[in-house]
Amino acid sequence: MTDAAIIDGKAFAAGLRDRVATAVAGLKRDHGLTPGLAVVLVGEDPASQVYVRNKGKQTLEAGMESYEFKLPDTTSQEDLLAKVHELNADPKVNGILVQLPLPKQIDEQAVLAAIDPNKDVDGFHVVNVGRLNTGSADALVPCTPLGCLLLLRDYFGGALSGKKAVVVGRSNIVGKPMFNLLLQESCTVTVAHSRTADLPAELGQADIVVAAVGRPEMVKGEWLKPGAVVIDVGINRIEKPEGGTRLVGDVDFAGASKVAAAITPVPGGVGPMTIACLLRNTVTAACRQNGIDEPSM
Ligand SMILES: Nc1nc2c(c(=O)[nH]1)N[C@@H](CN(C=O)c1ccc(C(=O)N[C@@H](CCC(=O)O)C(=O)O)cc1)CN2
Repeated sequence: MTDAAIIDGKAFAAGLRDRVATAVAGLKRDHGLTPGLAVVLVGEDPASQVYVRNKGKQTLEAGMESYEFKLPDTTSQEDLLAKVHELNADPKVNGILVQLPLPKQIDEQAVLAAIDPNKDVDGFHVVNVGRLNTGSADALVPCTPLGCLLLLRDYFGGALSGKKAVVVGRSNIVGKPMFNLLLQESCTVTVAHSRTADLPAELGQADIVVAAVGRPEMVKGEWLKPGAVVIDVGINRIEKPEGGTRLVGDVDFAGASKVAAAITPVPGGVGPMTIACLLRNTVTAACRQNGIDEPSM
């Protein structure tokens, strides 16, 4: 097998952001509606600061309104909930996102549960989890798994039905929604995790592998079915032998590239899709809140 094709998430995300910007221009022109996204950051985690800055910048570039709230690391749960309630009530705000992780004193589930489900552009509220699980068209879908799905649909030209997919990882943010999205595409889906008895045997059957375990280069090339399509959700910073650090995914990229038909790189694969899908979800939420047909994006 020759080296796998690279699924260029960075380029796909740029195209999606352009389509979102076109949709926003149409909403302004035809309905006088400018979607607004509020992002709340609690604390000073350096990676979260970068993600939040990029969210604000890309929101503005798409022609939407961006509202950014930076709260100190010592913020109480009560104060954060008050901010969420304020944003729920603000008609200018169509989408609300609280950046994760949150400081220890705050109950993440309580905060996510306080967000108006129709403004929950992260898709983490139990109402949206339930909507996705039951196949409701009203679901707001978590951004990272939605990004993975868009890349897969694009690669397969929409023909995902009947494919065998293995999702490695069972988190609420990626693994479980990914399972539901692939099932809705009529894939046969297995969710593997830390207690899976024989991961190589599971992966050896898979036409599609979505790796989201958070363990650097855990999935080995020799475990894959030749010709598999590999979506690597992991973003892990590791030490280089010569000093300094580099980013790697949850898949051993060099080994997997020799076996797979196509693979997403890290960086430049799934990561950029997360914010592009956040913008898409904000437009979707704004349209639904205003009874406007959702533009194709
Ligand atoms: N409320 C949320 N919190 C978090 C989410 C989320 O979807 N909602 N996801 C992650 C962080 N995240 C966005 O918030 C995010 C992660 C990675 C990227 C990205 O573009 N990664 C680049 C590499 C970046 C680097 O150099 O470090 C890539 O993979 O190419 C964007 C957004 C956790 N929190």
